[in-house]
Parts: sequence; structure tokens; C-alpha cells
Amino acid sequence: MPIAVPSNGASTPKPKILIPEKVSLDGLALLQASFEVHEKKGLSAEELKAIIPEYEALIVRSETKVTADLLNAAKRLKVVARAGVGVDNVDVGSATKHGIIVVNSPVGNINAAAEHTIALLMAVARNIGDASSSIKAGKWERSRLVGVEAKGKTLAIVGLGKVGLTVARIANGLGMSLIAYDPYANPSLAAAASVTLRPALAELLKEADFLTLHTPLIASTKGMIGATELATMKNTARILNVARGGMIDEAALLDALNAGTIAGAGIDVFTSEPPEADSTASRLISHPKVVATPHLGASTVEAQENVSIDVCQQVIAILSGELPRSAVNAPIILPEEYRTLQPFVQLVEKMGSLYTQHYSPHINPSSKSFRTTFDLTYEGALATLNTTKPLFAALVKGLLTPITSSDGLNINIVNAEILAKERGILVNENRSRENVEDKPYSSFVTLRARTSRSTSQSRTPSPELKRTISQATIPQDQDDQVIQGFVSANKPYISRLDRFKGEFIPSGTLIICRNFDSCGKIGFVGSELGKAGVNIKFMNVAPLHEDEEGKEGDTEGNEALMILGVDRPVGDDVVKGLISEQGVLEVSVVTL
Ligand SMILES: NC(=O)C1=CN([C@@H]2O[C@H](COP(=O)(O)OP(=O)(O)OC[C@H]3O[C@@H](n4cnc5c(N)ncnc54)[C@H](O)[C@@H]3O)[C@@H](O)[C@H]2O)C=CC1
Ligand SMILES: O=C(O)C(=O)COP(=O)(O)O
Repeated sequence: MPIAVPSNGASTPKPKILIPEKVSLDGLALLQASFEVHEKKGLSAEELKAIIPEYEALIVRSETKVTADLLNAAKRLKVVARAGVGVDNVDVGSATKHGIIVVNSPVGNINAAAEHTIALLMAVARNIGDASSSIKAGKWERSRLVGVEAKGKTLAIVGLGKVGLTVARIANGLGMSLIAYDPYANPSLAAAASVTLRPALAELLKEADFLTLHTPLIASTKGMIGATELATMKNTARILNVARGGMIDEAALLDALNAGTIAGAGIDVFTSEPPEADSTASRLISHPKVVATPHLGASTVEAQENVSIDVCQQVIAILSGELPRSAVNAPIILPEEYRTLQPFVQLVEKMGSLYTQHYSPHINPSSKSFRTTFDLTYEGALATLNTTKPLFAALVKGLLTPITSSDGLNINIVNAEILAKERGILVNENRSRENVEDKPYSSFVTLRARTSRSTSQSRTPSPELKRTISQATIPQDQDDQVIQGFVSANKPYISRLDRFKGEFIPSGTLIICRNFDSCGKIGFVGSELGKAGVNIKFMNVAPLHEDEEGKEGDTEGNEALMILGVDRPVGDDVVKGLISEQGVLEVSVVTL
């Protein structure tokens, strides 16, 4: 849910942002006005863990390991921003569970990575590394350092995404013949870049004069080029890796280079960075047939400017309660749609909270004794939006917040689905474009809870929910509870609560009384509250919905709800005093 940036009054501390790596000042300058920005390089994992509880945002590149352990220690963190593409150094699953948004900069350094790949291709083809060391050592070795041309050679690309396609376009200009393996590639983009797709990696490897890797480091790409794969390649083939170290088996590549079954390699990334002395990676780096760079793919002035501005803008958006444009673990929502959804997010959260507080102790949304299915129906203009995920998240937040300790869960669109699943909360979202013509507002939301007992044992009220006191019995199997609401002038209204219709603003402390719709009830409740020193700010009477009037069982005639907004929390003794022979049947106190 939105995160408010505290107003910058003298006494309100600015939210803190931690930057433990070198990130371009172009973006950081945008943060200075509203946030406290701490650049702290060279922190150990322990030092980082010790200070992370203070921070609301963490901006990293590839060096900082954002582990589950670090995220568990973070108390206020709302966003981890990766100033670059790869998020393999961030435990995204753990961030998601904590409701922490992970963002990256998916395009800012693409060109830099592609150009670096081409630089390594040329350097490997023309022995630039070896030749440079040789001449600096005072040698003049023209015949030993004869290279090969790129023109006419086959460049085999694994991973035809943003970097892969950019490499293809540049290599096309060099006169190379292009093939690629990527099971998820867009065939028309491939064709437009003159790339022929191969259905299997094995086929691609056999044909490659140059092999270049451009996939993310994920389970299916880890170790994808090992001894078996290298053995199928031409002796004259050269390998480039500007993606991630773990994708090539470094020991197998070193063996192949030593055996002369692979002609050379250009490597920017390593399994462990920086590589340890005397490791396989360090032997690869010093190999004469290898041109190596220290993870420089994204290290251009232009790329660093781009990614820094990109992620800093997203951090500002998130800490200001808006959605980022490149969230790795949250849905992308168009700004226009987000603006439309905002007041309904508030409404649906209130509906969820009202549900949990008003119907407890009968029903706890995450109770094991009852199985409750929530139908959330959007009517009218809301039904036409592409995504309603913020509304789903708002419902889960509303349902769970009243029964969760305040320092407990940070519930938002990032983790709402996981939390709902963990707690067995089932929500069906429905869209209906019907029935709005006869209603005064363009969008309505209806929450219908269908509860059935999942065990025969009767349930004791959950201790967190004992604020509701009632003469009523636990609802019978299959009873439905209905809460309906709408938004007017950006304010949420509840327009129906179960069998009763009546408009009230779900805000502050509300006393909801169910009583027989007969004379004297208002006076009785008013005088009881007066005796207790409770001031009534507003009062609404919600009669029975027309479908319900005069139903069987209403022995004293119809019932009504009385909703009173009061100026202070109301004790159980006052509530008990209201339930009486005077015809007040049930009372609940909710804080919204
Ligand atoms: N060395 C450096 O400084 C830099 C490295 N990178 C790395 O480059 C890599 C690619 O980046 P982008 O092109 O932006 O990503 P992308 O997401 O646009 O493209 C990745 C492509 O890999 C494909 N792919 C996924 N699994 C595959 C598999 N098992 N086999 C074949 N293809 C597979 C996907 O379908 C996708 O088309 C990332 O690992 C990123 O971290 C990016 C920028 C700078
Ligand atoms: O963007 C990427 O994926 C990169 O690998 C760039 O890493 P860096 O930000 O230079 O540490």
C-alpha cells in the first residue's frame, strides 16, 4: 500500500536511503531534497546488517548481496533498487514475502553491455590483450599474433533479449551471420535483426565461430556451458560472457583453452567477484587466450547516468506512495489507472477491516474452523480497468491488519497474494458492467463473504478480536455477509452492511447497533452513551434493504442498524450496557 513521505516539518526526520556502492550522482541529486542519503562503501555483510534497520530504501549494483538474512533484519525497508539489470544478487523471494518492492533499470545499460560484448569479440578475434601486454613488455611479435576477422563468421547468441538483440544489430553491421537460441524469443524481433533462431542449444553450439551469452543467471542457465557443451564446439570457436559468471563452468573452459579445443574467450563476469587469488577464475584471467575485464559491461558514463536516474526516480515514487515503472516483484500499473484506483484502494481496505472487526468474534478471516470465501465484485467503470491487484491487496490488508500486531506485517501489492495463500484466505474477483445505470455512482464495490464451517467443533473467539460483543449466535453454515461501498468526491462510503442499506463514512470509531426498528432506540442509546461520557459525532440509521423487509423471523417487526460515530474508544462495559431488553440486539465497535 502507499507509503507516505513524511512532511518535511522541522521535527519530522527524512526517510533514509542507503547506497553501499558507487552509483552515479545524477540520480542521487534527485533524492537529496526529500531524503537523507547515506553513501557508505565497503561495508561488510555484518556491518550492513547492523545498520539496515534504519533505512527505507537500499540502492545497490552487483556487488551487494541482498540476502534473506539482510532483509529479515530490515525493519523499515520499502524498496531495494538495483541500479542495473541483473537481480541475481537480490533474494527477490524473500523481499516479496516482506512486502519490499524490488526495482531495477532494465534498459539503462543495455547499449553499454552490448558494446562491451562487441569490444571483447574484437579484442579476442585480434588478440588485443595478448598483443598489448607483449608490446608493453618491449616485444614485437607480429607473426604470433595473427587474428581472425568477424566478417563472414557465425555469431551464436544464447538469450535474444534486450542485450542479445542489441549485440545482434551491431554484429549484423560487421557482416556476421547471426543465429540464436532462446526458447522465449520473439520471432519477429529476431527476423527483423536478421537472426535465425535455432530450436536447441546443441545445434547452435556446433555452428558457432563466436558464442555469446545474454541470459539472466537463473536455474536453467546456471552451468549451461560445461565440458560436454564445449566438446561439441569448433576448435576455432571463441566464447564471450558479459552476462553472469555462473553460466559457464570456469574449470571446463580453462581445460578447453589449455587443450586448444576452444580458441579464446572474452570474459567480463565471474562466478565469484572479485575472483579469489589462485582460483580457477584467476587462472582463466591470466590465460593468454583470454581477454578479461572486471565486470565493466555497464561501466560507461552514459549507462551509469541512465540507471542512476531511473532507479532514483523509482525510489522517490515508491516512498511517495506511487508505483514504480520497473518493479521486478510487483504488477506494472499505468499511472492513469493507478490514479483511478487510489480512492477505491482506501474503500476496499476499510471494507476488509470492517468485515474483520464487525463480524468477529464469529468469523476470523484466517480461521481454521471456518472456511470463508470472499467475492469482491467491481461494478461500473472499475470493471473496465486492466488490473485490480491493488484492490485485492487492499482487501487482504484490511482483513488482516485488525488481527495483526502493528509492528508485524507490511501488507501490500507485493506480498498480498502470498499472505492470503499462507492464511487460507480465498478471494474471487468479479467484474460486472451491469446494474450501474440505476445507481447514483459510476463504480461500486461489493464484498460478499461466504462462510461455511470446516470442522464441527465450535470456535472460541480469537483473543485479538474480542472487542465485538453480541447476543447473536455464530452465523450458520452458508450465511453470507455483504458490505457494499462506493466513492464520492474521493471519499469512501459504505452503502450496505448485510441486510441493511444506509450510507456512512467508514472512518474513526463507529458503534454499530442492530435493533428492532421501533420508537425509543435512538434515545436509549444516546442516553447510555451520554452517561458514559461518550460524545456522538454523527448518527445514521440503516433500514432493511428492500429485498429483506418483513421477512419471517422478525418477530417484533423489521430490524435496522444504527451507526454512531463517536469521539473516543468505547469500553466493553458501555457496549454491554447497550445490549438490553430495550431492543438493541447486537453491538459491535469498529475502528476504521
Ligand atoms: N556485464 C554487465 O555489466 C551486464 C550484464 N548484464 C546481464 O545481461 C543479461 C541479459 O540482460 P537483458 O538482455 O537485459 O535481459 P533480457 O531479460 O532482456 O533477456 C534475457 C533473454 O534470455 C532468455 N532466456 C531466459 N532463459 C533462457 C534459457 N534457459 N536459454 C536461452 N535463453 C534464455 C530470455 O527469453 C530473454 O530473451 C542479464 O544477466 C544481465 O544481468 C546486463 C547489463 C550489464
Ligand atoms: O546490470 C547488470 O546486470 C550488470 O551486471 C551491471 O552490474 P554493475 O551495476 O556494473 O555492478
